[in-house]
This record gives sequence, structure tokens and C-alpha cells, in this order.
Amino acid sequence: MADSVDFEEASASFLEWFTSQPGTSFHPSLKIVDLRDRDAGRGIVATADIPQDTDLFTIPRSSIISVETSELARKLPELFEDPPDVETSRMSLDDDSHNELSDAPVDLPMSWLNLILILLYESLHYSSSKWAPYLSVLPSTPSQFDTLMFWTEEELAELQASAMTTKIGKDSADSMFKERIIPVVREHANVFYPSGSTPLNDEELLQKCHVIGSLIMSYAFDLQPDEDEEAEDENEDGWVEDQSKPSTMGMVPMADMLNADAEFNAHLSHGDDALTMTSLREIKAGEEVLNYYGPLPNGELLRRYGYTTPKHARYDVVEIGWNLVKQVLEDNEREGNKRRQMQKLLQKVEQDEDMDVQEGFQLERETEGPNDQGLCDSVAKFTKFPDDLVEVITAVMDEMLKYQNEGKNIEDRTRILKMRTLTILRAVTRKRLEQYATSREQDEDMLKKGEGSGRMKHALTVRIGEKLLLKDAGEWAEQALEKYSADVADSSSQPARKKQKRER
Ligand SMILES: C[S@@+](CC[C@H](N)C(=O)[O-])C[C@H]1O[C@@H](n2cnc3c(N)ncnc32)[C@H](O)[C@@H]1O
Repeated sequence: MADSVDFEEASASFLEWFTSQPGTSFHPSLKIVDLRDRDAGRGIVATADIPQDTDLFTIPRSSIISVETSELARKLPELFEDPPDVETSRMSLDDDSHNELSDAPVDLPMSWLNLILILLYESLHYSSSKWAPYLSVLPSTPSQFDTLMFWTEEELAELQASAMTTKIGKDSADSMFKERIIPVVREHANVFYPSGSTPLNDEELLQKCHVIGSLIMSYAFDLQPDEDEEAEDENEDGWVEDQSKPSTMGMVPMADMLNADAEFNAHLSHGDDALTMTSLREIKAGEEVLNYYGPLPNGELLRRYGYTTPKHARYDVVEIGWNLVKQVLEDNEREGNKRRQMQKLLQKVEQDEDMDVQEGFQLERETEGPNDQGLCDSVAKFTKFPDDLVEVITAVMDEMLKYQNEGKNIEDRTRILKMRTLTILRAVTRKRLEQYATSREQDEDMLKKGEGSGRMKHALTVRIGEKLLLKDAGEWAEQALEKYSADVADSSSQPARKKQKRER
């Protein structure tokens, strides 16, 4: 960690460089601050009250690091030309491509690969780069990242049964860099390396690619040509989600000095010549200016950005694998013939392409996005199990009912089916909870005692969030079962009362 003097000096040089760029502006009531005491690196705070709808800072497009401004793109334009099939030129993309580095790195879109090459070039030419004061405040070594890509096996184990451990994709990132980046650098070594410098060996280059890939994941912006085009990317609340579409990507100085949360107070708009950060509501003196990275669960926030916050817990999710659901359904049938019938049914379900059960299922709460001032008005609540999970369990239980010839009439069968489906759903939440090595209460205790490193704290936050969601889902199934049994008891007692009346 740089000492405070170096840190402050780097911030001051960066601010001086930024404000000296033609077309920039920086509000006088803002300050770049050192937030390392709470593991948040640099951030920007207001030094006096700032009214709503104030321009906080402006970044001309000429100051952004992107294909449009890059010296590398001028020297080797052929690397950045749109090939006939834009998405498949330098990599193989499937239909379901994401522009997230560690999800499926072999599917990285052109915008990522382009920016990796550009940043490699700029960092190898650091001393002559026009962005040097900006580059010096960006993380440049693995130790400066807390994203999951850089966690040790031991640290990852602290995520316990969270599905995040399966989404890091370090090996496929390695292959992608080896196939798509390193050969390009080797082929154009005379351009990538300043004359007289020693080229990096493959291992060093690979390490650098990982650092730059992670930098892009947590700092880069998806650059929209203008606000109209940006509107295409808006979600139903009107908020543009960070990096949601493969287009041009760029490093936007100052905009990426803002930290972020699920409730925020600033928004970046993309104009023709410049990008402008504006306050969404009044920002009080001393308050941090915050951006928004989208409705991400804490696990995903940790994977992409290396931190967690209490406010992001509203978007937490739990993934339920098909094997677990299958196990619960099988275990529900103890008697030999019934169990064999269940196993047959489960095999049939697995072959049914429409059900697509191998994909698994995702539990989440119902929640509205932030309002136009960046605040969340409503409480996130668990209100239902995912339709695809309910559908598959209902289908299987229905077949079992037919096999056992249960239920005298339609109402009877519907009632039994509903109760059994809810019982299985409740059992699924319990079984999923058992996959975590510790209880939520133990985790909360550890968090309270402040045990472990910063990374341990984030792992605890992720697993507590997932366990809490499973608890909520289990309680929801329990309450639905109780309510349904009470309704059934109530309705079945009605005819009996009428009968009694007539007899009197
Ligand atoms: C775009 S940068 C923001 C500036 C960054 N703090 C810095 O020092 O360069 C994104 C990174 O900032 C950190 N960050 C952002 N929001 C945060 C928050 N609410 N709490 C802690 N760290 C945060 C994470 O490390 C994230 O990957």
C-alpha cells in the first residue's frame, strides 16, 4: 500500500492533470479522498452542500482511453477494424455472450479485447503516455484487487456453497489471453514495446493481461454514442446498467474515481462530445458521491468489483442445482416401487428439452429498482419460487399422483398437488442450507466479532445473504402451506355445517 503522502500526491497530480485537459470541469465543492481505512480506496466527497441536478464534473470524449483516442489504434488500425462478422473475428462467441471477464472469458466481445490491447500499450509506454497521471491512480498489480479472480483457494473456500465459486473462470481467461492477446503483442512487439525496452516473457504478459482484464471489469464504462442510443440499454426503471452491452468500452478518468452502491446520488450521461456526472439529489457536505453498478447481488459485486455492501443484499440470489432438487424428490419416496417410479420420472424430465433442468434455478426477492433520485423506496421481499422450479416439481408430483391413483376428484387432486409441491419446495431450501458448512447465526457472530481479513468479511457477507434468502424462502413455503391447509380445512368444514343446519 502506498503511504499517505504518495497516495495524496498521486491524487493531487491526477486532479491537476484532469483539470488541465481541454473541456474538463470539476465542481469546486468536491474532493478526492483517501478511504482506505474502510477498504474503499479513493473516492470523492462533497466539501459543501451540492444541490440536485448540478454538474459535478465533465469528461470530454478526447480524454477517455478508447479506440477513438488510442495511439495504438492509429499505429495498428487493422487490429481494430470491424471485421465482416464483428463478434466472431478475434474470438468465438456464442449467442449468449456476456461482456464480463470471468463468466465466460472465451466469449469476450471485441470491445473488451480492444481495450485490453490499448491498456497494455499505454502501460508499456507509461512514461510517454498522455494518461500517465491517470494511470498512476489505477490499480496495476494483483495485490490491489479483491475481485474473486485473485483470491487463493483457501479464501474462496470461505464462500462455502455459494455458486460464485464456480463463476470465476480463471483458466478460461488464461486460454483466452494466450490465444487472443499474447500472439498479437508478440507479432507487433516493435509497436507494443518502446525501443530499447526488454519484452515481457509470456508469464509476465499473462499476469499483466489478468490485471488489465480485472481493471476493465471494475473500472471501464460502456461508451454510448449519445443519450438516445443509451436509452436502448435502459432497464424498466430507466437506469442504464453498467457494461450491459458489447459496444465501445473506455476508461473514463474521474468518473471511475467514484465508488458505488445500490443507493447512489450521481449519474453519468453520455453527450456527443463529453460525458457529464450529475447529482441526482442534494449531496450534503461530507457525503460521498456514489455511482451505480446495477442491481447486483453481493456475490456478483464481489466477483466483478471486489467488495460487498449491506444495500446490495436486496438483490442477493441463491442458485439451486438440479441434482439437489432431484435428490429431494427421490428422498421423498421411501417405498421401493414408488422410488423407482420417481427415478423413471426424473430421467424423463432430464430428457425433456423444454424443461432444461440442467441449467438449475435461481431464488431471488421481488424488488423494485432505484427511483430517479437513486433511492430504493420499497423493501425487497421473497414472494415466490421461480416458475421453472415450481413447474418441474408440480409436473413430477402430478405424475406420481396419477401413478398412485390418489385424489378422488379434481379439487382433491389439485389440493394434494399444491401441498406436496410446497412441501418439496420447503425441503429444497432446507437441503440447500445444509450445503453450507456453518449456520447463518455462526456467520453473523463471526462478522460481529470482526474475525478474519477484509476478504473474509466479504465472504461472510455473501454467505449470510444467501442463507438469509434461503431462510426467507423456506418460511414463505411454510406459511403458504399453513395458509393452504387452513383454507382447505375451512372449505371442507362448510358442507358439514350446512348439513347440520338442515338436520336440526
Ligand atoms: C471504479 S473504481 C472506484 C474508485 C476506487 N475506489 C479507487 O480507489 O480507484 C471501483 C472500485 O472501487 C471499489 N469500490 C467501489 N465502491 C465501493 C464501495 N461502496 N465500498 C468499497 N469499495 C468500493 C472497489 O474496489 C471497486 O472495484
